[in-house]
Amino acid sequence: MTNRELTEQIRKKRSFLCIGLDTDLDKIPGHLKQEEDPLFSFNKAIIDATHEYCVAYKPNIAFYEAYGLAGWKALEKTIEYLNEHHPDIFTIADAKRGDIGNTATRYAKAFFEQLNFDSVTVAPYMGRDSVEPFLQFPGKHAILLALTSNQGAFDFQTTAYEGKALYERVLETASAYEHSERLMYVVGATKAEYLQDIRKIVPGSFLLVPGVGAQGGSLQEVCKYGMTEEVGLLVNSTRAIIYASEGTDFAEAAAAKAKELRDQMAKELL
Ligand SMILES: O=C(O)c1cc(=O)[nH]c(=O)n1[C@@H]1O[C@H](COP(=O)(O)O)[C@@H](O)[C@H]1O
Repeated sequence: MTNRELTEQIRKKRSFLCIGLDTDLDKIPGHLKQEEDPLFSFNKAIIDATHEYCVAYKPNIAFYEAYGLAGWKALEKTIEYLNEHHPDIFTIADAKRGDIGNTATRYAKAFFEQLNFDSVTVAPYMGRDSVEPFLQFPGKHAILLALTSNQGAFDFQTTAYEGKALYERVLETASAYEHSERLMYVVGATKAEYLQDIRKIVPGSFLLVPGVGAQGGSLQEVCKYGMTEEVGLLVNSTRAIIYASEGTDFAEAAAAKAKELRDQMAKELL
């Protein structure tokens, strides 16, 4: 999916919501655990109930790898279900990969060819040759960690390096990579005040902004400092939506939460 197609979806749905699918057997409703594939049953119910309110889904791969082969199968079924029933929805494999070029190419093939995701999250620490293999696939995107939502972001990312914070250096350097038009960047919603300066470095790029909901980030602040004329934002919320209820009404409760956020987003798009 191209950036333009993504922006069209955002305008059409009046939403730039990304719903995380961090599916945890300890948190899903008890009655689903009797099912043959509880992880997929949960995801399918969440997708069926929420797809009209969002433009992206982001399964975090850790939640599937944690269950071995059964988890990987559930991930495969989830991306197949999304691609078959909702081809207009942008899909993000949140895998935070990063390795030498030869290995990075295999990661890219795994997520873009084997699983057919639209994008994958990538850590920038190993530099150009670890990122560019993800940028060789037309219509696919690498979403590079720039300034993350967690407290540990202050350990390295905001530290000055040759007069600039490391996250600024990441944005500047990566903007010069081959096919950098296929790059998006992660900026945590909990650090919305940094967005004004970030927009000076990457004025037109899409930003994936996690941290609204359970981590306490403000949607309004993110929009105030980060939104562009083409919107340029995918705001993610996971636990606050998918675990809105532990009962048999979990999907309806998730839909209500997703709609609430979508309605707030629609106001920001006016
Ligand atoms: O890359 C990410 O998606 C990510 C980056 C970041 O800086 N912070 C962050 O929370 N995430 C992911 O976004 C999701 C946030 O989930 P909630 O806190 O439940 O909304 C998790 O899957 C995190 O791994």
